[in-house]
Amino acid sequence: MTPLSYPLSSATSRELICESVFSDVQRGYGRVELPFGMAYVADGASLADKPPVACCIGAFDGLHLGHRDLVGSCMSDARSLGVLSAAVTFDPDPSEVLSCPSARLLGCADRLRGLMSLGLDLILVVRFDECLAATDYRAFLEDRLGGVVRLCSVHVGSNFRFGAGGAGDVAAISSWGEAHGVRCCGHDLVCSEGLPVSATRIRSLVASGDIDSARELLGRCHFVSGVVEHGRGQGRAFGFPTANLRFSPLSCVPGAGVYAGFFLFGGRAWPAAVNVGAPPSFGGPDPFFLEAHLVGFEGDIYGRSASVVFVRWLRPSRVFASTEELETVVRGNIDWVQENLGVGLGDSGLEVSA
Ligand SMILES: Cc1cc2nc3c(=O)[nH]c(=O)nc-3n(C[C@H](O)[C@H](O)[C@H](O)COP(=O)(O)O)c2cc1C
Ligand SMILES: Nc1ncnc2c1ncn2[C@@H]1O[C@H](COP(=O)(O)OP(=O)(O)OP(=O)(O)O)[C@@H](O)[C@H]1O
Repeated sequence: MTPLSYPLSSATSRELICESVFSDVQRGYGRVELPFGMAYVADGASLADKPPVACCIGAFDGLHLGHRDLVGSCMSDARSLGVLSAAVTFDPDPSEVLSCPSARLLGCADRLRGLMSLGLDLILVVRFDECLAATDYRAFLEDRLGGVVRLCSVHVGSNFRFGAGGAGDVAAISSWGEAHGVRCCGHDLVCSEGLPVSATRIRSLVASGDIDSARELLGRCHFVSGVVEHGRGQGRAFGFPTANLRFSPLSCVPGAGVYAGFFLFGGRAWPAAVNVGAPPSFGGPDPFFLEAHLVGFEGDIYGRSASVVFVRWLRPSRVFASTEELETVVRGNIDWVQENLGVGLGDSGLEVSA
């Protein structure tokens, strides 16, 4: 088991948790229905009279370092122009309509919350369907976005393309912008180890269990949200009851193995020893299985919405020769979590603003 160079203090734990699950949203947002989706309008901003905006566009799955850099550039441009900052995103994620649905780093609600935590004035969530997929990028910019805001600048990554046939790339948007008084900025991609940071790359790191590398590219720990459901009930007899999390089949769940992390529900976080994948001692592989022992928690949380934040990979799952061996090894994992992630959290978990 790789040692952590630190046991975490409660301040560090709070930071890891807050930045991962975006619990530091500073502004309130009102919801406004649009003909093509939904707008989330921050306190102090308004959609009345088609406000001038600087906007960035993308699916933003994961809100990784590249996405955040792009949003940051858009927000500073908005500030210097004295206009509102806006992110334009899509629900469902375009890949769910255009190609085979694949795992998502963030569900739509978490992605929205993440965008809110960055402090944007407007978040426009565009309903993505076959009709939108067939819409020309100029019609999208002029009729859909142009129907609710006045575009001053459009910020995208240099690799971005959208609209029917993917025709709306940086060159195409720029020449459309020149004719319409809209500045198009195609930003260099944020890279790590010589390769662009991308949601695709991070999904593959998570799937292989490399949550340390995923964390570097995300700028936060990866987490998975779901609802607590009943398991076989055997864990209690072993001395470590577990909360089983049911999550969307589209969630990007780390590869099978044992992890250290935090378990969040009802505005509190507990250090947790987490097992992903059906326990091999009790059945075949099942990628859609995630259970966590919450260190220091006792109680019934069936049916509660919860999130698991992944901090450290501990070991591969394995078959145990006996119940005693299983208990000893898992107890060792739980002790590690308590010593390394449980510092200063007291016995009622860490309060985290919802
Ligand atoms: C931190 C942790 C690590 C675990 N590691 C393994 C493992 O390596 N192999 C295994 O077969 N089961 C493993 N288990 C699963 C236990 O066998 C499982 O929790 C137990 O069977 C209870 O399941 P139940 O809650 O569905 O009753 C682990 C459980 C936890 C909480
Ligand atoms: N590394 C990056 N640096 C800067 N901008 C980026 C980076 N990656 C993506 N973007 C931009 O962020 C916006 C959202 O991109 P998108 O949702 O396609 O992200 P992605 O990480 O490339 O996703 P995927 O890997 O699923 O294709 C786009 O304008 C895109 O060009």
